[in-house]
Amino acid sequence: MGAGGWFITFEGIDGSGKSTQARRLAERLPGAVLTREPGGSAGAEEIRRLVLNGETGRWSPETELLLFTAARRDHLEKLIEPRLSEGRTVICDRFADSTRIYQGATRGDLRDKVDALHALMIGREPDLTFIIDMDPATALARGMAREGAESRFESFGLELQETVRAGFLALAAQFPERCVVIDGNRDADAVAEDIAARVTVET
Ligand SMILES: Nc1ncnc2c1ncn2[C@@H]1O[C@H](COP(=O)(O)OP(=O)(O)OP(=O)(O)O)[C@@H](O)[C@H]1O
Ligand SMILES: Cc1cn([C@H]2C[C@H](O)[C@@H](COP(=O)(O)O)O2)c(=O)[nH]c1=O
Repeated sequence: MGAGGWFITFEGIDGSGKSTQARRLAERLPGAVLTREPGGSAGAEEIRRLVLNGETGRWSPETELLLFTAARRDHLEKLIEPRLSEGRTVICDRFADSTRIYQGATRGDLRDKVDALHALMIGREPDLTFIIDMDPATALARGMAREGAESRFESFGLELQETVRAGFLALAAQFPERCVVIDGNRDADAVAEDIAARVTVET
């Protein structure tokens, strides 16, 4: 470990088990800070509500990208960088890779703008990223089974889940130095053991 703490992110399609596994890893690492995006700071949580709870189609793809980036900048300033500076491990449920896939490639091709904004306003990359990969239909069914989740998941069709999955796998190949693909088609205990073993090796 270098001067700061380790920054570990979880990525993957909706319902793949990111939140479950981020929480389980945090429980194993003393002093680790568990956070999420969009959100994680008071301002970013406000933006989360604006983006995720508003009516569909309210924001253009470009405005949505700016909102996610603004939320991340606030989260980075208020929580991520200060905790890393204290030498603490920060575990984040989604980060910039989600923007690369969702804003970069699902509502037109905004990849150049995503990269430019990231370089200008964020800069930070994770030390380690777990991409929980799994069958989109199973992930969708898991998500739908969650209490209160039905209306949100109705807007995420299988086709979008397939596109996002392919995007994350391509990203893992693009950043092999920090990305580890984890098979999420297993029970949560088996996935958690796999992840914990990789953290011991990686850190
Ligand atoms: N390995 C697993 N096997 C079966 N069910 C699981 C597994 N992991 C998580 N779940 C359940 O699936 C649902 C989605 O899990 P979770 O919230 O962790 O996924 P997520 O990737 O964070 O979803 P989202 O991106 O939509 O927030 C939850 O009800 C959770 O309890
Ligand atoms: C960080 C981030 C997230 N999203 C999308 C992906 C999901 O559909 C929601 C977040 O929901 P979760 O239950 O908290 O996983 O937001 C996005 O489009 N772009 C991003 O940068």
